[in-house]
Amino acid sequence: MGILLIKINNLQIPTLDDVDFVGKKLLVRIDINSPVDPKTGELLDDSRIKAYIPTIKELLEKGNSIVLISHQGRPGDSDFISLNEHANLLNKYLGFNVEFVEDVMGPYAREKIKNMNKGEIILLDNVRFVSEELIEAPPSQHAKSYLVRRLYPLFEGYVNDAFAASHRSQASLVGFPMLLKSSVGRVMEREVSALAKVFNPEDFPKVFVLGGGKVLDSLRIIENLVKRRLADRILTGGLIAELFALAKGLDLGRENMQILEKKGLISLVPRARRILLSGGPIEIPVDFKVEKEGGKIVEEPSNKVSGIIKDIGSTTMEIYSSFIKDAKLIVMRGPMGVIEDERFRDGSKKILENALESQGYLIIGGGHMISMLGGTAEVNSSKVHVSTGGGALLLFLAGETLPALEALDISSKEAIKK
Ligand SMILES: Nc1ncnc2c1ncn2[C@@H]1O[C@H](COP(=O)(O)OP(=O)(O)OP(=O)(O)O)[C@@H](O)[C@H]1O
Ligand SMILES: O=C(O)[C@H](O)COP(=O)(O)O
Repeated sequence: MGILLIKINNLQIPTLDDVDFVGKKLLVRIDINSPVDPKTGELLDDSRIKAYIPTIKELLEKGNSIVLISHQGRPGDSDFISLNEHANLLNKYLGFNVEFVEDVMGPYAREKIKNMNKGEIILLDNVRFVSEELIEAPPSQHAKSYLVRRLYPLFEGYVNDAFAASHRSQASLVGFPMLLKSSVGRVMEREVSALAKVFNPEDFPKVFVLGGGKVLDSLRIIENLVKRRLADRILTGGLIAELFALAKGLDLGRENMQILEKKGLISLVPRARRILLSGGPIEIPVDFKVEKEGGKIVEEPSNKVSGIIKDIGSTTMEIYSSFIKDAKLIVMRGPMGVIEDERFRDGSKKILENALESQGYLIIGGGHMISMLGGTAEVNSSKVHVSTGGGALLLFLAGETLPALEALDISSKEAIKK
């Protein structure tokens, strides 16, 4: 045991082949955070849920009983929901009963966990219902949190398979490995080894297509890419494009300014400007598809925007597609527009189609863009890596050490004490 270790940035992390997780009660951190339709509350994509079936089956076949723990959304957002629907989908794909426990660390959840029999599986509710989970803190601090102290004594081991959340230093990701024997699961192992194989910093040109709504994360990612000169071009869409348009001095009109203000994004303009001044190869849309008062949809040039920005315009689609066509490596995360609305899917659809047709290798991440693939069955896996990660994927590619992986490294070195 302890022979096969995956090395990431000089971290040594045990896989399931290195630990004796047989007939044990295990806590398994997965990331089944999925895009949610803001109108109906339904899940728009279940690829993250499907991705965990092999890890779960393997652990159950080894006679373990397992408790799954995951987050979904962030407080205040429309996708901050319970994991009830996720449990139904896990049931469907596993073909047997996953018990959904509508609690995270209270007496009900702990009693359920204590009384589990071998081969049983439980999904706890959204771990972000516990406010401590949202604190970004070092592993040693999270090891002392209520969440970790209440749950860890019930388990004999911890598996972290949440690659997509590994850029967060949150309790369920970094606290448990300090107290329990730990390993990565198969999803994390597959991601890390596949990305190491396909991401060659020497490939040229490398085009990153970054959109979506997590602007602060995207900014951090772009800062890293620019600092390490990893990107030849960064094509922006979504809210991150609006931020860079402002940083370039464009007037996006009163309504978009109000939206950005409400999301607290205006204060990020100086950071975006610094990236531009340092020579960051950032491209912004030359036109946008906007929704005008009364619901009329038109395309407007970026320097004459008056409606609410909802997608990139058709000239931008053409320009971005030509960059993508010539790329050797394309990394794509976050949609170009508000794809939940059928009328604003064209930008993301066109960019994705072009990336799939290009000769370059495509790495695609983030729940929303993946939902546009419509099932990965037809994707040519020798040319495309579909990642379960979004922000984590990009930070990993940009060479950042991810806290959850670091915690597993510390855990393996301290294993002797456990
Ligand atoms: N111009 C825009 N204005 C407002 N919202 C936008 C705009 N463009 C995209 N979005 C929103 O961005 C959201 C997706 O962004 P997000 O950053 O969550 O992407 P993601 O790749 O799914 O991320 P992850 O999987 O890492 O959570 C969608 O809900 C979409 O409506
Ligand atoms: O979708 C993601 O990128 C992960 O699930 C992490 O979610 P977060 O950005 O809300 O921490």
